Amino acid sequence: MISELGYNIYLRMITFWLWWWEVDNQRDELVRTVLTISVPTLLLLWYKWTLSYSRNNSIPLPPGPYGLPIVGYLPFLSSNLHERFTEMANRYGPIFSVRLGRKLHVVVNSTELVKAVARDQDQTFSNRSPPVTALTITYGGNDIVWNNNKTHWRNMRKLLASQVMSSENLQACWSFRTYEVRRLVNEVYSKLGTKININEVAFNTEVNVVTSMLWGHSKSDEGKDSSDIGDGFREVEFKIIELLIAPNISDFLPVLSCLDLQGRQRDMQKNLEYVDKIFDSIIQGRIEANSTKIEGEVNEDRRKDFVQMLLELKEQKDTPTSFNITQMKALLMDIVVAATDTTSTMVEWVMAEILLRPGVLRKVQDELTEVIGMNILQESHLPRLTYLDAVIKETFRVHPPLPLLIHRCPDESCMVGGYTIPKGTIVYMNVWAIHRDPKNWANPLEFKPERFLNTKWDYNGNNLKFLPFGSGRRICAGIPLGEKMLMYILASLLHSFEWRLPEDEELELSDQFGLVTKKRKPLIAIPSQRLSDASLYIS
Ligand code: HEM
Repeated sequence: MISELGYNIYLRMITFWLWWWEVDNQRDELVRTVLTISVPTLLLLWYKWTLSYSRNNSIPLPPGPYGLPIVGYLPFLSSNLHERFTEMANRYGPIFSVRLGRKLHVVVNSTELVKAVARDQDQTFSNRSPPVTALTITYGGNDIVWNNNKTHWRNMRKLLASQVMSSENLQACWSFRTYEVRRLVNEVYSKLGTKININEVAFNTEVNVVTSMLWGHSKSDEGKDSSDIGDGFREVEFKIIELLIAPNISDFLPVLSCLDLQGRQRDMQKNLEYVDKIFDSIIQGRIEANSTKIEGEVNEDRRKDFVQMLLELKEQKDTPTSFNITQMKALLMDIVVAATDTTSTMVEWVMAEILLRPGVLRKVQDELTEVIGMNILQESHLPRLTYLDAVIKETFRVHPPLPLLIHRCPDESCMVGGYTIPKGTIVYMNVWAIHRDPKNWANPLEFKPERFLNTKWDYNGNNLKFLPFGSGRRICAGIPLGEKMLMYILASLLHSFEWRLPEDEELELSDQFGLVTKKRKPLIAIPSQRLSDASLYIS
């Protein structure tokens, strides 16, 4: 291990050395000049900072590895950060610190320490420290996920909870979900016997449901759904999520951020422009349509979509929730991005776990047959699918899609587990480690849905052994929709079709760390008809 590490450092130094002397273009020339000036300066600052920090703080920082000057521990981290952090917790203890560039990062790995952060000092830890790319894609952090202005954040969360996620609104939107899930069944039926990318079909369904809730679902004159935002969107969203987590020198050494040395900010800006065009056309189209309606007509709509509701709210004077069009777009961005990749990733993980285990598949299908018979699945069946629910929860336990949640950042220095956490530290809660800790779960590496059958478990983050949606005031703001759609899509795929793996594919369950941690190899499966009555597929 140590020799491998040494070899890696050696290789990196050689590559850097060669590059340093063989620079042959203007851009690299510039980087070399910048580094020549900034490295000694930063070294000096780092030395002074370390000296003054140890003088001023008698309570130590959490233990952790030493790193190199300037870059800290960055060169020694592997790409699967959740696994690396869990290994480090085994070595340094349940709380450890690691300096990455200029920034101190602290990782907490036990339920007791998560309680100290997300419960006992939830208010102190309620900030985020957004990466540069997050600020770019959210119009400067004007959204919910990355916002640190407590008043704006609270108002936006309230809006989302009361207008989109309320049980009343979710009930009113049932027809959107039914329409899209039926569309999914039709589409898969039209491809019987061929290879299907499970993530892709689940993503398209979720994005259509969410966008119909946001800006309506009426067939346009050209016969196209107004909710369709184009085939390219999935690709763009994947790029957005990849860039949000990609290591960026601008984050680790903020003094260099204006140079955007790796071009990450520029790449994110391109994605923003793509999505912004869509949002602009929807919002401007709606403003124009509203202006041609006679007064009162809009207000008589039985159920307003979110865009309409926001536009009306924006016009109201004397309301505590004031916002502009940019903030409105940031909110739409949050909802679309937060809702889709998470849900489709989980559909893929659950299907993979089930297809790997014929015993689990049989029990899921028996339950589906008992509850639904050989009829069309309705949303009202979902609460009775208790075994499928347990399978989903067990999958969330072993594959939490956000294994380190979204980092928090204290707005003042504080103490956790007997150590100092300075203001501005980036704090991760390692859910992946907690979900696999033998202190919390018997035989944690065994896939056993039964553990969720007889005890009451929910996603509200109250039981800190199980927190796939987070905990505390920054807990996921979309749990009711996420939970519902996950069940609905999975139940439909498993009730309507038998699935087998292509002969040339071997199913394995390795993951690839990201803001949303996916299956390393996409799940491809082949459907066949399960219900004898073919008319059930084309309604
Ligand atoms: C399976 C589906 C989903 C999963 C696994 C998931 C998971 C998460 C997690 C782990 C967080 C971070 C929590 C923390 O930092 O403590 C989060 C935040 C968030 N999620 Fe979700 N989510 C899902 C679906 C949704 C949906 C459907 C929406 C909205 C329509 C949504 C909106 C948000 C928002 C706005 C935040 C930021 C909350 C804040 O910072 O205050 N999510 N989600």
